[in-house]
Amino acid sequence: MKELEERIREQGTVKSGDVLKVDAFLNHQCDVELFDHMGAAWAEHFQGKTITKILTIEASGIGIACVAARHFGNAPVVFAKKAQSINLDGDQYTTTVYSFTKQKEFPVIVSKRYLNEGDHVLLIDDFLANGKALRGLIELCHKAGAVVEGIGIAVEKGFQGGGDKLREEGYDVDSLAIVESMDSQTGSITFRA
Ligand SMILES: O=P(O)(O)OC[C@H]1O[C@H](OP(=O)(O)OP(=O)(O)O)[C@H](O)[C@@H]1O
Ligand SMILES: O=c1[nH]c(=O)c2nc[nH]c2[nH]1
Repeated sequence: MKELEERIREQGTVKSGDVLKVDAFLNHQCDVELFDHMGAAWAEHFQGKTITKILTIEASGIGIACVAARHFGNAPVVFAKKAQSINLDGDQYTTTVYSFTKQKEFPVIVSKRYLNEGDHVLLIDDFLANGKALRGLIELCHKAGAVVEGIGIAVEKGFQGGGDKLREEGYDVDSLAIVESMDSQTGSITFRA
């Protein structure tokens, strides 16, 4: 998606440790019009698939998933929580995920009320790096007996390999910008053609 690539070139910065900082528009300050265009692009890609639910993971996926849902018939958006809470009651599907930016393991929890057998799920997230977050969400879907229909990602860091492994396994991964390489010394960013 050219618009997203241009924003990354204009406002993204490359940090050491394979971190791309895009918090001016994607995951701190949020450009809702851009999110809307991203939702439209996923709707076009996943056209013809029945999506009964959108599943994401807190925190950064939530806003993007909610705006994208407007392009999927207002499908309910469920976000997996990364901490137990007195607000989480009843039976839960749980797993653990290593967080790329926080560099520690988190529980990943969805109430059994909100993910069901028979659900056709679109997974949405802001970033795909090693694929840990998506693996966690896929595991929760399998536990629930839900079908993963596709995966919509804003920015994939292709050089970290998580996305290509999922594609090899047959998942339909639609990443709107795939960074093939980036350099924190020069600030250069190359996108997959
Ligand atoms: O493919 P992976 O290696 O799993 O990396 C991608 C994940 O990393 C980030 O989550 P993180 O927990 O770092 O930050 P967040 O709380 O801002 O979403 C991002 O939001 C993705 O969920
Ligand atoms: O803001 C972010 N930048 C990144 O490079 C990244 N990788 C995973 N999650 C990420 N979030």
